Amino acid sequence: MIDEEKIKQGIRFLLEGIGEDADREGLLETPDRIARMYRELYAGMEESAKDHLLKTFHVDSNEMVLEKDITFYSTCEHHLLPFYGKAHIAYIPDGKVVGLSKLARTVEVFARRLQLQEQLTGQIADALMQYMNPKGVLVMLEAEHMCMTMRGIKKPGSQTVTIARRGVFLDSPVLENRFFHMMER
Ligand SMILES: Nc1nc2c(ncn2[C@@H]2O[C@H](COP(=O)(O)OP(=O)(O)OP(=O)(O)O)[C@@H](O)[C@H]2O)c(=O)[nH]1
Ligand SMILES: [Zn+2]
Repeated sequence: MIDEEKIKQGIRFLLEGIGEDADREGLLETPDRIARMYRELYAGMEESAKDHLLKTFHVDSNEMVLEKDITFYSTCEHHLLPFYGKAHIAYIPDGKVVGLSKLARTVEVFARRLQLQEQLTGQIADALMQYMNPKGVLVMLEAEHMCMTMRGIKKPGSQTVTIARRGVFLDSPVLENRFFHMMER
């Protein structure tokens, strides 16, 4: 559970740690602001993908569904810096689909936590498999990590691409190719 009081105390320490005067006028409200901001950035800590994926609609056709270019913002668990980009989700239904917005909501549930990109990709795929029961899921994330751009190795523009395949996508190059073909359209 998000504890705003703890966050406020922590931010005060952090400000002192970098040599700031936490009581100067410009910083007085900063711990409070950050506590409120963290409630938003880490809202996924208090949510479950299940809440979004249990309501389904019956379909007769089990053709691939692709929702692409879902913008997401997450935070790298190593440096607490943002990584952000696009998520692309494809799945092969098994007689039922979810509302399109629920795919983006599932991304949000897991992105709004401290993450590794590979883990985030896998968690989205696993949740879709578990709660929607499709024949297969493919999740691809493309993101820029600020810990790679504004510090350390400093390589702005570098993109990290991760993929998680589940179900029929694991052993069907044909389906995987169709995904990449649909991505280009
Ligand atoms: N696999 C993976 N690595 C990540 C992710 N986000 C950040 N990293 C990497 O985590 C690593 C942490 O490496 P460390 O050597 O422990 O920390 P560091 O000294 O800050 O590393 P540098 O970034 O190389 O300066 C770095 O190589 C980051 O690029 C991610 O989502 N996935
Ligand atoms: Zn990092």
